[in-house]
Amino acid sequence: MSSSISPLAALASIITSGVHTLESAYSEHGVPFPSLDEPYSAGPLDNDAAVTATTHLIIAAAHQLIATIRTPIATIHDYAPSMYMSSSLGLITDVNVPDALKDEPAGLHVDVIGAKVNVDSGKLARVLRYLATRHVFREVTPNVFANNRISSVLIKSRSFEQLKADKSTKYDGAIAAALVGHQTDEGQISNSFFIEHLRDAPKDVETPFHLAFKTKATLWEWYEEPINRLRRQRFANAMAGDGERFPATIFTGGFNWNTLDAESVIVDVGGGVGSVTLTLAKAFPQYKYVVQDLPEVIDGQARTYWEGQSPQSVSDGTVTLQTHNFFEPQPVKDAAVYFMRMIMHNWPDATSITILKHLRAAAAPSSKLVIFDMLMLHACPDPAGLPPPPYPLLANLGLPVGGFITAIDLHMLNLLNGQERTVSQFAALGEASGWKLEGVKPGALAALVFSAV
Ligand SMILES: C[S@@+](CC[C@H](N)C(=O)[O-])C[C@H]1O[C@@H](n2cnc3c(N)ncnc32)[C@H](O)[C@@H]1O
Repeated sequence: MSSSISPLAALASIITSGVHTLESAYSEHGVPFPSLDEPYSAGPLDNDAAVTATTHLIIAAAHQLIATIRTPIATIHDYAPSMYMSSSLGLITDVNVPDALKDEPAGLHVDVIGAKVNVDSGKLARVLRYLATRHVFREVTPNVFANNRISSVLIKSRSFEQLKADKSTKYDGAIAAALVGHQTDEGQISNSFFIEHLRDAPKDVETPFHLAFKTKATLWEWYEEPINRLRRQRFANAMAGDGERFPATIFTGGFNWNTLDAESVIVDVGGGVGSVTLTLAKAFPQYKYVVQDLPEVIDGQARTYWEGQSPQSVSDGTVTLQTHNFFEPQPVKDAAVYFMRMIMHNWPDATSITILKHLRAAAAPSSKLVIFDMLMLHACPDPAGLPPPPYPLLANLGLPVGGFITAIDLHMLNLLNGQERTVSQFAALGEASGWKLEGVKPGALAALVFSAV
């Protein structure tokens, strides 16, 4: 697409008009736009679809503007050492720095922080300054650091003293911290074998993770090993957090649940702790739900999760927690709906087809399959992609949309030999396993609805 307006002016204009739209939306709600300097607190427009769309345009334009005006070598100098962002976030999360600063709005001197978290204060100052320079934490006065809007989301749910006393429950209810822990521990360790794996690894070594941890087990089998219990718990907490990060409407509106008969059975296959089921069971309490996962997940975090969130759903039989390996025949026959959130992207095509065939074999002719997953989007114009964005933005909206999808795609490659897929790739998985793609509801996670054929 071409335009008489220069790319720089077009990008600046997207930013200016977007900022105007945001300020108007906040002023209509009588609240100021949240300050980067203040800890995060939930606001009325956090999940507002129009605000999110405007925010995406501004971020895409701002990022493209930086890429346009910055010298190429400066951009390379920024991107190439980005592993220090992972390391820095990993360290401060692991040693509980945001928690140490939780009740310190004026900040603490790094000597005090270092003593509290048991890290050399001279080195910690450099890590915190790296982060503060990238808007995570605030350097209030030289060497005095405070939480800001971004660092504060890494505060865990236990007090600093409890976190130090008992590491086994460190990540319970700590959504963002658990995600950082997963990505910067098993993710980053595997990533150090990423180049070697893609370039040199024998074909029977499935992923960089397998090279890094010298294992033949899948990530899930590895998590089941007793030595990885804390990592498995952390991962489950991160996924439970995803249930809260993605708006409930993705799940409640992704399929026309109201068309089902009362008491229909809905199966959450590979459901983790069952956070999507919790959302659905709150919205549609007339149905029966089964959350299935591997034994350690069901008998561990899933039971604890439901005891905390909605014990009566389990005691009155609305929700059943069931151990099931989805590579074995599906025990719940003729369910109204089998659904999976962020399962298909964990597996390569052949394995995904096996999972889907087990569901098809258990399904009734009327059963539906609903897959909630991200859709891969090309960076170039694509009739199957997003509606064309304003000139001169990338067709997948760059950083805020395509950036997230492509990062998770590489994370899948790194740990699982999985991948994010386009709509036609999902349709092909369905065709190979007896499911016909009937409809796609796009969104932060798409809902792909299949019927049995
Ligand atoms: C990315 S998580 C998604 C969890 C859940 N669907 C959600 O969105 O919160 C993948 C889940 O698949 C489960 N899983 C892996 N292999 C499995 C298997 N063979 N059978 C059943 N569940 C499995 C894992 O334990 C994990 O909970």
